[in-house]
Amino acid sequence: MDDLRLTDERLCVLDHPLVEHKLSIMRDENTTPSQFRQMVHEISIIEVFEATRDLPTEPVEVKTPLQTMTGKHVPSNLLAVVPILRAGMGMLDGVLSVIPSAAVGVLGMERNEETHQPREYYAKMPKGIENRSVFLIDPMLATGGSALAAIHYLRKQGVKDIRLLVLVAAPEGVRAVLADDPEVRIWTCALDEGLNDQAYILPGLGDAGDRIFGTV
Ligand SMILES: O=P(O)(O)OC[C@H]1O[C@H](OP(=O)(O)OP(=O)(O)O)[C@H](O)[C@@H]1O
Ligand SMILES: O=c1cc[nH]c(=O)[nH]1
Ligand SMILES: [Mg+2]
Repeated sequence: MDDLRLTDERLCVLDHPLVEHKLSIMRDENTTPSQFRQMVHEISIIEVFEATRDLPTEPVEVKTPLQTMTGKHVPSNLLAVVPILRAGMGMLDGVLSVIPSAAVGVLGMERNEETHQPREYYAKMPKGIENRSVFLIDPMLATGGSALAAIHYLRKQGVKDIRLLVLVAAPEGVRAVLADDPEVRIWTCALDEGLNDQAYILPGLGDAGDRIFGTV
């Protein structure tokens, strides 16, 4: 099997000791919801730094205590964040702490436990989202069904730049998303081994939504 990391330039697997450290805490079955939420928050901040490397900047005149210089600003009205409910909410605060000018849309998706097909149950987007780069956030990319439904929704709204940020991805989901959409880019903190019979990621971390919200 080819190594997705090497063959697809639209996939970025974060390679950082702090990311691996935090992910290992998240994967541990003994980690409490409160610790789990904290790790999701911290790791999302690191990930969004990677996913914003190529943002455009504009010059801005800054007066330091010593002299005037030309600094750089990221223009406002450029970005939007769209968490996929529920689990994507766990990443939202961290992402917004780094890009506070981003507008927020939310998309409710629920995977059917038997068929593994996603069902959209809520959508509310900011006006003008089609003119923004959209950070679509969800901790888990398993079969890719939920992410693809979200990407289809955003393309229908006219969004051109979609950046999918996940924390743990299965190769099956990455392949499905990249094959379906020719433009989307994916960032993940880990590329795991694959899926089990219930389409859960192995080794994974279990059900991210349940672990964030303490519903198990
Ligand atoms: O790639 P897929 O096979 O579609 O699986 C991944 C989806 O499953 C989980 O959500 P879930 O349906 O459990 O909803 P939740 O966030 O409310 O728990 C996860 O947060 C993703 O949205
Ligand atoms: O492993 C998985 C797969 C889907 N959703 C999750 O939360 N975890
Ligand atoms: Mg869930």
